Amino acid sequence: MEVEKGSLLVVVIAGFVALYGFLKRANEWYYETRLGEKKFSLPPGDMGLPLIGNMWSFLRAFKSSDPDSFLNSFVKRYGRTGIYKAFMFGCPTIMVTIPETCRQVLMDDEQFGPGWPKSTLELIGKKSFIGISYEEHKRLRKLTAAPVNGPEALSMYMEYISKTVISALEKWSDMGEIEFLTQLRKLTFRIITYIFLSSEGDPVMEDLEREYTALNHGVRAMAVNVPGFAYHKALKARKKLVAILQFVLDKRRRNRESGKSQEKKDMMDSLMDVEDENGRKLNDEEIIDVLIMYLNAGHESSGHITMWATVFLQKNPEFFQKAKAEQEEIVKKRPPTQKGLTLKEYRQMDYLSKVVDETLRVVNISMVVFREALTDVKVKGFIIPKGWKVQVWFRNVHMDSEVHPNPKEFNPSRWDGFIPKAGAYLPFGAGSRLCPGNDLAKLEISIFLHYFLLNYRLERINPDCGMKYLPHPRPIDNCLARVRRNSSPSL
Ligand code: HEM
Repeated sequence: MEVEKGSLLVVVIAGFVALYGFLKRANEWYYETRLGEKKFSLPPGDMGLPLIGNMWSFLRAFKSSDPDSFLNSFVKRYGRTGIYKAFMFGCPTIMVTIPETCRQVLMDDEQFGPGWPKSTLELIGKKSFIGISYEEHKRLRKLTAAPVNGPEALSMYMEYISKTVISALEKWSDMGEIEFLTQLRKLTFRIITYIFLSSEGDPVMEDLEREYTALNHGVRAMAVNVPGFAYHKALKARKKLVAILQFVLDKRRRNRESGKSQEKKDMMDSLMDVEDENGRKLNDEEIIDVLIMYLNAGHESSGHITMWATVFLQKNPEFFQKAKAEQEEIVKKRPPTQKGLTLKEYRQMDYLSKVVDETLRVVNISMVVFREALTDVKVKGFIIPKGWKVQVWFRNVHMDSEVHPNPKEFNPSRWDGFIPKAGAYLPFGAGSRLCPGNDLAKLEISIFLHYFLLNYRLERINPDCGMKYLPHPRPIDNCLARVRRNSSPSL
């Protein structure tokens, strides 16, 4: 009897092992056999279990204290090929992870188009830049990028940004304990809505900002539309955002019809006016999706990076003093008649610029971007099959010790005389989808740090608190802190 029980157990265990082995190979059999001979040229990798693919290990790593363990496990198993096959967000996927392979994908618009997961596309909008055709993207990008970039646009916004930063810092220093990150996100949101929806009042801005927090939590989540899941909450937030922007759009149309003119033209007006070569204007859905995308992209990342740069400086007194001395020097050289910062002074912030570059590298706020192969493409001798998704892992490039020695260390001086080779530094991406807000973002972050360094310091309540890496790296407590005004401010 005992022997029979023992053999049954062995059979059950063997059955489970065989079933697991079968399931482990199922994705590969299903997706690779359709490729015929080409399957032998796929890069190395593993496609996980059916349906969930590698999502379980991805989420496990990004919910632990070591998010890089996800890609490191590929490097350990298959070597540093810089290109691996996987199965992510419900699709067969190729991940590119080193400068050479990332750059090739980013620079080739003929063979790679956008390939964002369903959750991102539904939430940011099918008519936003990640859902429209190549030509439409080119046209709308030209129209919308100019007003946010270039010296003329930047110097126009400097005064508003400075004024907003000065009053926010004053207010926070009177507020006691604050969630520093939450307040910074509100600040950067105020700045981006000023640029895009200048004439709308505070209540509209506050309504919009509240919904964006929920939207963002769903953007990198699995598209599970069931109550309780991040994606479900985010879809609801998107509906509210659309309703608010539709309300603003309708109001503007009514005002135009009744001859009331806007005080100042902003991005919403430009999008309402633009026509293509056949005289077609954008419809409401198109205008709203472009705005939802810009308002989202334009505040989340800048808010987070500003927080991290402040935290890193405060944690490293030597860097703090060096950055502060540079700002004091700039103020000292200023003619007495000049009020406030100028673009020329901003360009003299050599050390601060390194602080921002280093923060962008270490934090990896935009850790990965998504593409799709439009044809079969050869990358580093391997094939990326037509229709497969491609993930470009910036985070891995920035955290690779062969590219940036001692990558986890925050050290602005690593940028002294260092010009990264092509593809080795990609905080804003590259190619035709390079972030159009890169200069604006660096400017806002630097203006904040200028006033902060001169007059304030940050005291975190839980300096050792844990981290969350999704959707973006942040302290669990949203950086609970006090902003203290110095007793002898430099300005
Ligand atoms: C620290 C701040 C920021 C970081 C790290 C960042 C990062 C990025 C990255 C990596 C991309 C490339 C996406 C891709 O290749 O698919 C991107 C695209 C984009 N960013 Fe930013 N961004 C920042 C700030 C901003 C700001 C302030 C704006 C608004 C003015 C903005 C608007 C956009 C838009 C509209 C795109 C899509 C571009 C396209 O597809 O053509 N970003 N950003």
